[in-house]
Amino acid sequence: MKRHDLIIIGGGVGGLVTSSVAGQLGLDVVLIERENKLGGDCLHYGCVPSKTLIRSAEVAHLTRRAGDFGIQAGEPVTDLGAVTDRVREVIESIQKHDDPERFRGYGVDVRFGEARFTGPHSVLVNGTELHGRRFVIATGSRPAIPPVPGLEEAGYLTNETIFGQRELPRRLGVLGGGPIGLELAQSFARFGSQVTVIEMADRILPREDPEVTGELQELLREEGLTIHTGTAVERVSVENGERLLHCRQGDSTMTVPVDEILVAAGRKPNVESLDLDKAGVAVERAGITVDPRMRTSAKHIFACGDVAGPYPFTHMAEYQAGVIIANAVFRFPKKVDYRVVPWVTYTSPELAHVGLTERAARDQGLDIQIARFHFRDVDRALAEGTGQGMMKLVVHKGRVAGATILGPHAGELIHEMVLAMQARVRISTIAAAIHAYPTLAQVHRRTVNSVLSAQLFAPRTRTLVRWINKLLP
Ligand SMILES: Cc1cc2nc3c(=O)[nH]c(=O)nc-3n(C[C@H](O)[C@H](O)[C@H](O)COP(=O)(O)OP(=O)(O)OC[C@H]3O[C@@H](n4cnc5c(N)ncnc54)[C@H](O)[C@@H]3O)c2cc1C
Ligand SMILES: NC(=O)c1ccc[n+]([C@@H]2O[C@H](COP(=O)([O-])OP(=O)(O)OC[C@H]3O[C@@H](n4cnc5c(N)ncnc54)[C@H](O)[C@@H]3O)[C@@H](O)[C@H]2O)c1
Repeated sequence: MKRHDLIIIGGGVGGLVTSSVAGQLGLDVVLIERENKLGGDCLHYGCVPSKTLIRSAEVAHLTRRAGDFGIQAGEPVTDLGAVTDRVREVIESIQKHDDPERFRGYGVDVRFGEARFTGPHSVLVNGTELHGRRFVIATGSRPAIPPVPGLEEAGYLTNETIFGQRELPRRLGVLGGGPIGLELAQSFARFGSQVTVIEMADRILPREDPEVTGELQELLREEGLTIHTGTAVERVSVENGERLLHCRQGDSTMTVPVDEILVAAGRKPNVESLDLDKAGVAVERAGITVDPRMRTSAKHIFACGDVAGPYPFTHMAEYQAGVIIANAVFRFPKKVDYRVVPWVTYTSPELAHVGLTERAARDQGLDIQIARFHFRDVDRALAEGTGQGMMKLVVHKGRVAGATILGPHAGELIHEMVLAMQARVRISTIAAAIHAYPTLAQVHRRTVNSVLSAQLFAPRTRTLVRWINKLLP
C-alpha cells in the first residue's frame, strides 16, 4: 500500500501554499480540490472579484464627482455585464498562477474531486482510497444563511453568485454590515442601485473601533446608502414581483421593498463533507479545533485558513500554511503568533487595523496613550479630495500596541504600523524617520508627533531649554 507523505484537501490559498512548498522540497504530495479549478474563494468568489468590482465602482463614483475636480462629466451609466466581464478577465489572468500544471511541475499530484476521510490515515476521492502519513485540511468556508422564514423561497445572492450578475438591481437589500456586506453595498450604490443594509448588531463592522465605524457609517449614508443597525429581518415575502424584507428594530417594525437580496451575514466552515469523525478530528461551530502548531485533535492532521479560523483572511491562511510547513515538513515545532495581524475592509475610505483597539487595550488593563490625526489635516489627502477619516494609535510604553486607519489607501498605509509592531520600533523612531512630502504616509509621523509633542512642549522641557540658552553663549 502506497503511503503519501502529505495529502492536502482544498486548493485555495492554504492548500496551494502548503502543496507548492512541500512539493518543491521533494515530498510526495497529493492536492485534492473539489471544484474543477484551483484558487479557492479568494480568487473566484472573494478578494479578487470584490476588489475588481470595487475599482469599477470607484470609477463610477469619480465620474459622478468629476465636477468637484473641475471636469465636466455626466451621470455615469453602469453596464454591469461589462463590469462582470472585467471581473472575469482579472480572475482569468490571476488563474494562470494557479494552473494545475504549474503544481504538477513542482511534483504535486493534483486531483479534482471531493475528498472525505475513511480513517485517520486515509481519504476517498473519486472512488480511490489514498493513504497518507500527514494531512492538511484547507477546505475554507461558505456563506452562512440565516434561518429567516421566506428567504429561501424569495431567493437571494451571495458572494458565490453576485459576481456573475449582468443586470443592475434597482433596489438591493443587504443582510449584514460586515466587510462583505459593506464592500458590496457601497459598490452597488455607486453603480446606481438603491441599497439598504440591514445589520443586526447596534453598529456596522462590530469588531472595529466604534470611533471610526461611526465616521464610516456617516460617510456611507452621505453617499446615499440606507443603513439600519440594531435591525433584524424577521421574514421575507414576495408580492407583485418584489421582495419584501419585514424587519424589526426594537419595538418598531418596517418593510423594505427590494429587487434583489444579498446575504453577507457571516461564514460557515466547510467541514460537513469530510467525515471528520472517521479521522478523529474535533470540530466546533467556528471550525476545526487546532493547537498553536495548527495540529487538529489528530496530531498528524493539520488545518489552516477559514476552516480553522480565527481570522478568515487570505493572508492568514498563507501565514498558517507557513506554520504547517515548519511543523509537518521541517518537523520544527513552530507556533502561531497572532499579536500583529492586520486586516482591511475595502470600503471607500478603506478601514485598516492592526493590533489592539483602545477597548481591548483598556480591557487588558494596559496604561495606554491614544493618538489621533485626521486626514483633513494631511495635505496630500486634501489635494486628492480624500480628506475624510482619521488614524488612531494605541501607544503602550512608547511603542505601538495597535492602530486603526480610516482613510485613503488605509490598506497600504497600515503596513508601516505592521512593521513598527513586528520590529518593536519605538514611536520616537517613527517620528525621527523622514517621511516624504506630500504623501499620505505623513499621517504616521503626524499621529505619533501628537503624542511626542506633549512631552516636547511640557513645562519641564521648556524650563530646561530656557536654562540651556541662558548658560550657553
Ligand atoms: C466576498 C469576499 C471578499 C473577501 N475579501 C478578502 C480580502 O480582501 N482580503 C482577505 O484577506 N480575505 C478576503 N476574503 C476572505 C478570503 O477569501 C478567505 O479568507 C480565503 O479564501 C481563505 O482561504 P482558504 O484556503 O482557507 O479557503 P478557500 O480559498 O475557500 O479554499 C478552500 C478550497 O477547498 C475546496 N474544498 C472544500 N471542501 C472540499 C473537499 N471536501 N474536498 C476537496 N476540496 C474541498 C473548495 O472548493 C475551495 O477551493 C474575502 C472573502 C469573501 C467571501
Ligand atoms: N477585506 C477583507 O479582508 C474581507 C472582505 C470580505 C470578507 N472578509 C472575511 O470574510 C469574513 C466574512 O465576512 P462577512 O461580512 O460575511 O461576515 P462578518 O461575520 O464579518 O459580518 C457579518 C455581519 O452580519 C451581521 N449579521 C449576522 N446575521 C445577520 C442577520 N440575520 N441579519 C442582519 N445582520 C446579520 C453580523 O452582525 C455581522 O456584522 C469576515 O469576517 C472577513 O474576515 C474579509
